[in-house]
Amino acid sequence: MTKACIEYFALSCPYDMIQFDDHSILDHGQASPDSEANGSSLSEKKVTVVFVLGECLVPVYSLTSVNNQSWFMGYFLAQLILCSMSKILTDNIVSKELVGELIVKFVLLFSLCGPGSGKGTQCTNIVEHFGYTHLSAGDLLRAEKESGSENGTMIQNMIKEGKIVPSEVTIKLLQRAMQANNNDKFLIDGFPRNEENRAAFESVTRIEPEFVLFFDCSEEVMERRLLGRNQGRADDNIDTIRKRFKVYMESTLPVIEYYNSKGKVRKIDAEKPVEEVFEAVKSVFTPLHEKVKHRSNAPWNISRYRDRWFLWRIKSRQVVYQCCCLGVATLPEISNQI
Ligand SMILES: Nc1ncnc2c1ncn2[C@@H]1O[C@H](COP(=O)(O)OP(=O)(O)OP(=O)(O)O)[C@@H](O)[C@H]1O
Ligand SMILES: Nc1ccn([C@H]2C[C@H](O)[C@@H](COP(=O)(O)O)O2)c(=O)n1
Repeated sequence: MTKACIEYFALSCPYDMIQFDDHSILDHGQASPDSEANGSSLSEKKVTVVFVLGECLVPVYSLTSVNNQSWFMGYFLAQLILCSMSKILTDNIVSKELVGELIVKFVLLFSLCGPGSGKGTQCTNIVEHFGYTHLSAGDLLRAEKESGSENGTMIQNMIKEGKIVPSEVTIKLLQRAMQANNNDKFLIDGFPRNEENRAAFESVTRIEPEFVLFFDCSEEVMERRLLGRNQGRADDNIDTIRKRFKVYMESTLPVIEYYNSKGKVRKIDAEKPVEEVFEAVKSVFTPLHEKVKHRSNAPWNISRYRDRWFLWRIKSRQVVYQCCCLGVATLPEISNQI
């Protein structure tokens, strides 16, 4: 007798890992044939490990004659594959296919404020207090320039002119840094600096920030702080500072307005002393921190894929990782397996 069971195990992976060929992109219906129609019995279940590619499934591993513990077997297999692939995966940048999971997995915040408003200073405090990984787009670009990369000269010139480096360069650096880090909470500072940055990041990663910090500070105060910073930065001179302010007003403010229209901006008076600014920052972060703690306690996530239920679990903190089950199971059956 055949009874409905879970046949398919899905494993998400970065888009770049997928090798497309004629038969690699399967329609879900093809990928998950009805077991009764196949005449297969429980003892001959076929377990297929697939990549989830948006709406498509790409089989990467398939095994027949799994015993009636097929669910657990497939689960186990997927784990093994994950382990063996983890090296390759971690060498790859975060990319499109982190997508759905990332929206749930990562807490992403942007800090979008004027040059010298104190965002770097506050980000350091946020890291210490709330355990975020701070990624400064400006720092990443400066490090890239120092590394002797082929983009070094272009980055140097753009920074010197107070201009914004093309998104593909900055996003790649951000992706690499996120990928290399085990944390699932990122605070990205100085990004997106313009509409191009924002649109490109969202289209590549499909991640939206939980909220956007905006440190409100007058140009006069920002200018004074930048001129007094004394860190030997090539752009801390009055000419470049003025250019940066101009770019900020013309290109970054519209991005802040965009997020504001989505209710995501958290505005903080940044003209106060560092400690007072941080008190205001804390009051913004604390509720989110509580929410995230609660979220990460949930062992399983059950979702609906087309007309089927599947469940998945965040397993590793590096890429995407958890297998989920797709197939002929109904929700109560899946629930019984948990
Ligand atoms: N609330 C504050 N009050 C007084 N000085 C501050 C305050 N916050 C930061 N500073 C000082 O102002 C200078 C600029 O701060 P910081 O580097 O954090 O700015 P930033 O917004 O990250 O600048 P950039 O965009 O150029 O990287 C630093 O010397 C810092 O010590
Ligand atoms: N998304 C970004 C962020 C930074 N840059 C360049 C241009 C900035 O003037 C410079 C310094 O950045 P900061 O340290 O002030 O955040 O880096 C960019 O082109 N794109």
